[in-house]
Amino acid sequence: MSSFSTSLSSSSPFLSNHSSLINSDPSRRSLSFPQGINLDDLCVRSKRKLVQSSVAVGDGSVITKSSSAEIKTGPLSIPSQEAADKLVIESNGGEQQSTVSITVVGASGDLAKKKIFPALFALYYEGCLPEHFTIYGYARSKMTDAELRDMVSKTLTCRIDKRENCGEKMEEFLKRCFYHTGQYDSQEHFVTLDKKLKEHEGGRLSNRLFYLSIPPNIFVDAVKCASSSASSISGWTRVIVEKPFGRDSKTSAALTKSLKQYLEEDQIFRIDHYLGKELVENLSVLRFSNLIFEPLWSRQYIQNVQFIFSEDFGTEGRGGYFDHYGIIRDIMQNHLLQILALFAMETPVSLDAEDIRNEKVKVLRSMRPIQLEDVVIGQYKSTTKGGVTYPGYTDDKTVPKDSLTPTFAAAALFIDNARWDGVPFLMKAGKALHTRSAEIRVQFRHVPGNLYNRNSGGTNLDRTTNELVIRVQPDEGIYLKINNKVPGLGMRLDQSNLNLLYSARYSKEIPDAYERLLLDAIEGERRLFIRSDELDAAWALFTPLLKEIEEKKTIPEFYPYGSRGPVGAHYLAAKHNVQWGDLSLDQ
Ligand SMILES: NC(=O)C1=CN([C@@H]2O[C@H](COP(=O)(O)OP(=O)(O)OC[C@H]3O[C@@H](n4cnc5c(N)ncnc54)[C@H](OP(=O)(O)O)[C@@H]3O)[C@@H](O)[C@H]2O)C=CC1
Ligand SMILES: O=C1O[C@H](COP(=O)(O)O)[C@@H](O)[C@H](O)[C@H]1O
Repeated sequence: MSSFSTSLSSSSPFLSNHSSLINSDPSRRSLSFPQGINLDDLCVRSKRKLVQSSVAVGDGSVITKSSSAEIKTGPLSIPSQEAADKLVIESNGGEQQSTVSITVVGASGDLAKKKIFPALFALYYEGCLPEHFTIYGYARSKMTDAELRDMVSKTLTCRIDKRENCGEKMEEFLKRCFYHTGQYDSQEHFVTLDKKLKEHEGGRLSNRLFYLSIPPNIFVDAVKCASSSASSISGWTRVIVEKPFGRDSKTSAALTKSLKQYLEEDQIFRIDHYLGKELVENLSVLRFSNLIFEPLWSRQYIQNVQFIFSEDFGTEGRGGYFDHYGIIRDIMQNHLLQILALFAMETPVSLDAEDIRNEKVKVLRSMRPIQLEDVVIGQYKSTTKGGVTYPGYTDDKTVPKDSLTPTFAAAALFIDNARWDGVPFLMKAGKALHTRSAEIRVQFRHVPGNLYNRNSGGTNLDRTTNELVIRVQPDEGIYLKINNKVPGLGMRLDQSNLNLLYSARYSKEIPDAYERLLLDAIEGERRLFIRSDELDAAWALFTPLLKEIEEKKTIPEFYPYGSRGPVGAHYLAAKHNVQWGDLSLDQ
């Protein structure tokens, strides 16, 4: 049985924050949006909610969510009438104020410093955190509040477009950060944390978010203690769980089972930070809100799809973790597969989390078992370039000298459904390659009976087919390769790009994925988190392959640090009549 209180009482900290702010400030009340809000002061997310809410109520009153109402928070969604009916008009002081306490478990670690605290600060800067919030760092390391603040302050940055008052904002933010030293399996230490959280919550309705930024072997201990000794008794309690969610079907199922002893499924937010990346979030917008794409999105027009991840650095510092997992578990089974599912799903009934996740899981369950012959694995070796020696994977002291763990993998996958029958979905992921990037490439079929093939002036139009590239990072952008006439009196064609480069089009800096995901977790939006059946389906696909690779002790193809990876990846693509788009001369 779950000892966490369920998230039924999910009154939005967000709306109650801003609505209480609006109500308590007469000068704001007298302005008008619809009666009284200066939209520019508010987090973009709460603007949307306020707009939606006021549409729902229709009389311009400032409203907040009742304890049982669910506001649909998809980017294009408007609350259903049912949800709207559950919205309550807030009168002055009519509703108890709420607060959010965020506990970063494992606060002394790499991820907390690098991503979580900076994302929380960015949300604070943008006005996206509720008026009443507290952040607690929790870990075994001995630290005072001042030491935590000092540590955190070193990793906070201001966006280029948001320098105004940044120093002041940082000071304010740091004052809301505290630290509690404790063991992850100590009820007593979580009881003390609970007392401290209560002091900060000051009798308000308390909502609690725990971010498990710790190694997976201690997830369950921490959840057990937080559940029994530090869950909220008046509001919601949610737990963000970082990957890895197990190493295979069996261990993942065991982890889910253990977590569910203490949590309901809707309290578990399994994070896949690739789903929080701007261009991944945009994938559905691109496809479902542009008439020109959706009709082409099938085997009829698409020859193959490629999901490519590469890093230009090795496993430096994380070899101990990595050797137990390898690149297939680290990147393919989660990040790339999640993107594939989003890419290939049928049109969901709505943008609701459950509708989207239902469609994704159907894709995953329609996938053909992966054949070992359709997979290439590699491992980087040391190389010297320009007088600099780059280490090989097994040069890391935390990695066994005879490790066969792949640091590179390429695979051909297939979705056995009517839309995608026969279309190769190629994945490629590697560390210590020549570049850092993540992209989705859609290669379209040839133009049948192409008129211009006969006089294209040297361009082989059977090879230069249209290609849509969604560059997730770096230099976020979307471009479409088209065949075009070279200006002039003759008839010569070349391939050019219709190019949407985000930095040229949008002046706003792109938020980090962790910002979006943290905000979603606070708002109770589950669309970008992994449901347990999605996770089961993802493991069901990869577990037999991983088992076979490991049982057969498959030797990876060695590739030099900083290279383009194993040659085997080209043969794999060629076997399916495909060329990797990222390696063509004209990318
Ligand atoms: N770092 C990254 O870039 C990414 C990390 N992740 C995942 O996020 C989680 C956290 O990652 P990261 O911050 O790198 O992890 P760390 O290894 O830095 O661990 C976080 C904290 O957990 C505590 N800890 C570490 N090892 C143990 C142990 N064996 N027993 C008990 N406590 C331990 C330490 O705190 P203390 O000793 O003070 O208690 C440490 O500071 C992991 O699940 C990781 O897989 C996911 C994606 C990327
Ligand atoms: O989950 C992980 O992701 C990072 C890459 O994330 P990015 O946002 O920097 O692209 C990867 O380095 C790490 O090995 C993996 O665990």
